[in-house]
Amino acid sequence: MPGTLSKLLEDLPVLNSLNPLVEIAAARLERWSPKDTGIVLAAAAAGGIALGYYYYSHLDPSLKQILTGKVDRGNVARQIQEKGPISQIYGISGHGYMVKEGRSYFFRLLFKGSILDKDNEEHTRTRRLLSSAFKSDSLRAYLPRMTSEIRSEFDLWVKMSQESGFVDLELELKQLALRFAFTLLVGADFTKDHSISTELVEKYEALLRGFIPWPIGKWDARKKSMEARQALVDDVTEIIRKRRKLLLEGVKPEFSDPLWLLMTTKDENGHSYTDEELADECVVLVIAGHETTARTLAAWTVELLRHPSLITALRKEQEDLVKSYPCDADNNYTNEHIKHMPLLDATFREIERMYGPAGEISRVTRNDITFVPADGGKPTVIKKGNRIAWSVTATNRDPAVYPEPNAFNPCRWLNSSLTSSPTLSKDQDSDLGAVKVSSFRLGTFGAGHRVCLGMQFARMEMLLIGGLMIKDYDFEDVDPECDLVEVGRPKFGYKDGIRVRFKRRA
Ligand code: HEM
Repeated sequence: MPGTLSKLLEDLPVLNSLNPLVEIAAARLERWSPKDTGIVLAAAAAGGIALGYYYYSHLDPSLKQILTGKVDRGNVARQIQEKGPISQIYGISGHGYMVKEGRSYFFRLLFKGSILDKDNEEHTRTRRLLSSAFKSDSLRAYLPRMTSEIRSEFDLWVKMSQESGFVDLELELKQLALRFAFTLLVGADFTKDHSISTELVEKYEALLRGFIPWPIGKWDARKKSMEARQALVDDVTEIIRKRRKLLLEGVKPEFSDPLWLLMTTKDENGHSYTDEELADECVVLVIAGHETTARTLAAWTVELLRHPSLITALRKEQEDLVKSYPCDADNNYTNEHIKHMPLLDATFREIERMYGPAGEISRVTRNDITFVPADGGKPTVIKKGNRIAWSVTATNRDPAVYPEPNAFNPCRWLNSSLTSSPTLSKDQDSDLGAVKVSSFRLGTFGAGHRVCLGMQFARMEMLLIGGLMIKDYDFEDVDPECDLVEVGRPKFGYKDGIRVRFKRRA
């Protein structure tokens, strides 16, 4: 037995340095006496460490991900593809279908009264009402406001970078997306009433803390989250009331934004939102659009830092663009510019494909569904009312659609074979974006009748931020050795942020 033990331990590389201890322990075990207890225990502990290491290095990659906190989307996609189109959730890779009825209680409360809490005709009606603010004509009108917000934030980044030697783009892009959402969707004005806007943001952050609470104190965090949500909705209701008063006084809005539009939109029966309903909806729009956009932009920055030659190509595209299309009177981009950035657009598509913020999307089945696998395997019955999780990660990295799915290759979007069928739902008429692919093949924004309502808004926002950043600013990694790996703990994102020197181009 001692011989077998030392042979097993010899095979484990980590124990090479402990071998002398093992040898002594093995020898002593053959001539056992109570005074050898210490050395045997030490050897047993060393053996335990070795076995732990051995199992760790042969561990299921998904479990390893959980232990290290690192995100490995390529592995998640491969696992799901190997398991087949439908597989049950076992809690580790978290994909396939799971048996759980309806939406969680917390989410129902959080999204109460909004589009996310509605089904069937009620959902269709709300969606029709909301979509008026996200059609291409409406989007075009938001460009001046968006540009002015971006420029103020970029100026701040240059200043911060001069003062501290760097700026953390992960943090700042989150701030920028937040500023966008608060300015355009809930009517905050950071340039005029900064402290009120900051107060709104603080309430929103308290609301978010209930989303992924620690198991201890979970209910308290959720209660506080709900209170913050109500406080935020009350504030937004007040903003809407003030705006209505201005409208009655005949004051024209300085900029167009979705909130102004939704205040006056009516459905086909002449119904419009009450102020409270609209406030509820707008807070949900902020939740749906803020983190998602910020995370996509952060992943975009990381890939650009990894591919400096891409920055050069994108810069050339922007320079050619301003030669071909004149800017507006304030030297800002117009809709024509946004429509003619194929490489930048392709770069964002590739980021969306590889790093979509939602790993899976859920639906509840309306009927029992019998799924028969194409390979003739055993049919699976999914009961009516079960929640199904569709894996966006696996869809977006399906090698049958995307050769070399784990390689970052924006040029695949310049290839006409991916332009097969439209990605827009009926209520989205935007002409943004050069490339179209079926949303069931690129699941980042969902698909079908619940496809992301803010998709074109988000894409315009990202193209505008990306275009202006590339055209007018230089940004370089402060620490080129840092490998910028995505982590899922203690936050979703990059462990040390994305630190860059940010300056205006000469
Ligand atoms: C990169 C940014 C974004 C991503 C990746 C994203 C992704 C998604 C996804 C995956 C869904 C679920 C779709 C489904 O169930 O099929 C969704 C729904 C939704 N998103 Fe987005 N989103 C983004 C930005 C935005 C923005 C900026 C807004 C609002 C201004 C927004 C508003 C919505 C709304 C209202 C829904 C619910 C639609 C419905 O239930 O009918 N999203 N989004």
